Amino acid sequence: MAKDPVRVLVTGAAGQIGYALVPMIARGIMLGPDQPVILHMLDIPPAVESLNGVKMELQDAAFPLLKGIVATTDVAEACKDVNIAVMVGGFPRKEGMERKDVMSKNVSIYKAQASALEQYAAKDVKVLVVANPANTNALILKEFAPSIPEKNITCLTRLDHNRALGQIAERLEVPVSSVKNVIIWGNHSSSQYPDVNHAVIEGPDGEKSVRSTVSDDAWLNGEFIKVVQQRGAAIIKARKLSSALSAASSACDHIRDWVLGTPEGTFVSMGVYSDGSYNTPPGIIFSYPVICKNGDWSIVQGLSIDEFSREKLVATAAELVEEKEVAYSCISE
Ligand SMILES: NC(=O)C1=CN([C@@H]2O[C@H](COP(=O)(O)OP(=O)(O)OC[C@H]3O[C@@H](n4cnc5c(N)ncnc54)[C@H](O)[C@@H]3O)[C@@H](O)[C@H]2O)C=CC1
Ligand SMILES: O=C([O-])CC(=O)C(=O)O
Repeated sequence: MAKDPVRVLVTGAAGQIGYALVPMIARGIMLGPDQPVILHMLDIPPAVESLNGVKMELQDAAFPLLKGIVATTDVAEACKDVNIAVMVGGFPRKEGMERKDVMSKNVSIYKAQASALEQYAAKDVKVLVVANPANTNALILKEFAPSIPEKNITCLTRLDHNRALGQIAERLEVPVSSVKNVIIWGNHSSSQYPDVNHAVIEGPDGEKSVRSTVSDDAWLNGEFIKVVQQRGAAIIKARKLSSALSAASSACDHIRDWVLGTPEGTFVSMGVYSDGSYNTPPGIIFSYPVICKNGDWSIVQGLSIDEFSREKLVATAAELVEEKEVAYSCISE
């Protein structure tokens, strides 16, 4: 029997990530090749013509799984009954700006959209915040949508995770699909800590540790970390626009794994509401290693954290605590 359609909201749908993301959703890349979808696309009035153009193109592409399109500038209409919400809308970082610079512009957007989701979305809506500062926008959304379970509000660090997999694969000249269990800890910012201490490469003779196979601690503790932390800025420098196709693809990976589960023995990185695991401060949205099963994520527990890693975790957590304070000061202004 055919499945009922799932309603997926994409905010900022007329923007560059939106333009890459909506066809992926309509093709079944996010929720599977047998899952019909109804796309809800929200943008703001200055983008309405462009949004309608995206709607026309979706019709023209004749996606078999796409059972309906809602394209609107009305937040309530956009949020109505949605099961998945991918929050991409916002003000993007420009060359030379830190993610913090875009904070005040985005905090007010996320406060308003939290209320709309709370009022109009399905009660068990799963929310993924992509727009920067992603962790703190997700925190604001959580605070202003108290009836949405806090486990249902997450932010995207899967792009950083995938970037780390890509760097290791390139260095070892192995397919990226054979590398797994890297971890992005903390903030989706240049303070994030890409950790390979538990990462492995799958080969014909079983799993091998990434650290011992790379066998170059100076690179793993230096250049590798820096490249992953700075990859967003490098893309902006190269394209004069921030990452879009990789962000869209990683957003699909995030939701797909959350809804359909992570493969046995594999963990991925997600920004989730901190419960104090690994001695990180509670009350912030922090990226952890997680596994997903039956539509729920759980933080992988019991991984060893060496002194080098501990310092990096403390630093990225401190940045998030500070961002939280700045965000709250923007709200009260
Ligand atoms: N977490 C991550 O890994 C990544 C996050 N990003 C972030 O994603 C966001 C989107 O990036 P792009 O698509 O490149 O930007 P963009 O500027 O091309 O698109 C943003 C869209 O959001 C719309 N928008 C603005 N305010 C809105 C509101 N209140 N409600 C609905 N829509 C609204 C704009 O009109 C625009 O169409 C940015 O914040 C960017 O920094 C980008 C790459 C990776
Ligand atoms: O760096 C940016 O502003 C865009 C982004 O979040 C990324 O590419 O990771």
